[in-house]
Amino acid sequence: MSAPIRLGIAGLGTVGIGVVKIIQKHAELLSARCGCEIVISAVSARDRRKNRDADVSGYAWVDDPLELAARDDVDVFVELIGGDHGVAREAVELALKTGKDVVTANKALLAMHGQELAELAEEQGRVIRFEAAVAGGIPVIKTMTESLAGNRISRIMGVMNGTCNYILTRMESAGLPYETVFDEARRLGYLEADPQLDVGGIDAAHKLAILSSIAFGTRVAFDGVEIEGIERISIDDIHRAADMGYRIKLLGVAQMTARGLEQRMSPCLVPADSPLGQLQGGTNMVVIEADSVGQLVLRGAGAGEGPTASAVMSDIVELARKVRVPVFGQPAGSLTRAQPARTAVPAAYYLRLALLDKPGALAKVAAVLGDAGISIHRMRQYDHQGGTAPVLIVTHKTTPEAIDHAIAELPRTGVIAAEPVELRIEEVQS
Ligand SMILES: NC(=O)C1=CN([C@@H]2O[C@H](COP(=O)(O)OP(=O)(O)OC[C@H]3O[C@@H](n4cnc5c(N)ncnc54)[C@H](OP(=O)(O)O)[C@@H]3O)[C@@H](O)[C@H]2O)C=CC1
Ligand SMILES: N[C@@H](CCO)C(=O)O
Repeated sequence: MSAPIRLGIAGLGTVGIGVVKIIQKHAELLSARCGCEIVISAVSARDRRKNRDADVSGYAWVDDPLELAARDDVDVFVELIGGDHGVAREAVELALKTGKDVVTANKALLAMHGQELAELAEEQGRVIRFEAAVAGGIPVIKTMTESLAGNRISRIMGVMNGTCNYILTRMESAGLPYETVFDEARRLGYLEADPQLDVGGIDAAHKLAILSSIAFGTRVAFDGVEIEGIERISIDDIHRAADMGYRIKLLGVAQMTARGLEQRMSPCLVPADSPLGQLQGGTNMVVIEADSVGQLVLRGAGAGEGPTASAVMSDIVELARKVRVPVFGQPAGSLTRAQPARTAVPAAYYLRLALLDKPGALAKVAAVLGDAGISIHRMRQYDHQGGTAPVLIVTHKTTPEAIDHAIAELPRTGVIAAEPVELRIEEVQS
């Protein structure tokens, strides 16, 4: 057996306590697999007196995560506090500067400061591992950095926020409005401390930006992600999408094109019978398309104590085995700056309009679409609701630019009673 690998764990919440439990439960198994013991030297959290779901009394307690990061009896600093600034960032930087490797589940930190941190880690001869940061228990980071190292990746897409998927599937299965299910998700403890990170698509966009960097050898470019959340999705949209054989998912897509790096995270319609359409509750799915392997589909729990701690442990075991992978799969200095590009790939679109009940209203809408070069594939008018006529249109494939132009022109018709909802219909072969 080699010398033990000594951990300092900062953050004893859902994920931190999950990690402590695995280390306590599987001590022998882990030693056998790593060829060394994994020991916890010290832990840190805000409130020492808090009742925790695991016994941490056998570890040194440190109030200040910075003190923990600098300790001599720590080889690996495990950051499970969260947040892209403040103590989490400072402690990670200090840990690297004082010669520790870092394991973290903090997608916000990596999406916002991944490049600087990767450069700092390399300067110090250290590594940062973050399997848990994207899609919880799904081993997508190792799949991309290690298993697919011999491939050129062309596209990544997926459902990467369990809370949004829970809200959307629950709205459909229970027939409940967005606001009711949002409150339910809050009561169940699913939402991030700032719920906007989840429902605004930001958390999922952080994850997509991290995956793009690994896939395309580019610096993490969170600013380049086109982001739209799920707040404006109504139960009507969900029912009407279902009528036409679709489900609505908060879908992330990233691909490198001749114009630059397209990254978008937005609610899309996907075929209800596709694996993405079938995804229920908090489950995540990541689809990777690459030249040699073809298409890979990874599916599993995207959050929660066990799955997330499982991913954190995989990083700790990797370091204990002395496997050292560059932070984003290649040296930080070789990552290029991607030119951000707006999505231009044509797609069919779903449009939900509330029209004033006037003669010629539909004709005016059809004329705007026609003038924008958009052809209508399917159209349905539903029963009048308080003097307006709900109309649903599915277009033939068209460009995002044409749709934006048409949406901007529609108010000029004088027949639009409410802001139109437009959703892309994503072709998914998986
Ligand atoms: N929960 C999940 O399913 C997933 C979480 N993640 C990521 O994992 C990380 C941790 O998440 P999670 O466990 O859910 O978060 P929690 O809110 O459950 O836990 C956060 C922990 O950090 C401690 N903490 C907060 N501020 C400080 C501070 N200033 N000094 C010391 N300790 C502090 C808290 O202390 P105290 O307990 O005393 O309040 C708590 O123990 C985040 O980056 C999150 O995004 C990633 C994937 C899934
Ligand atoms: N808030 C995140 C947690 C896991 O990253 C989600 O719902 O997916």
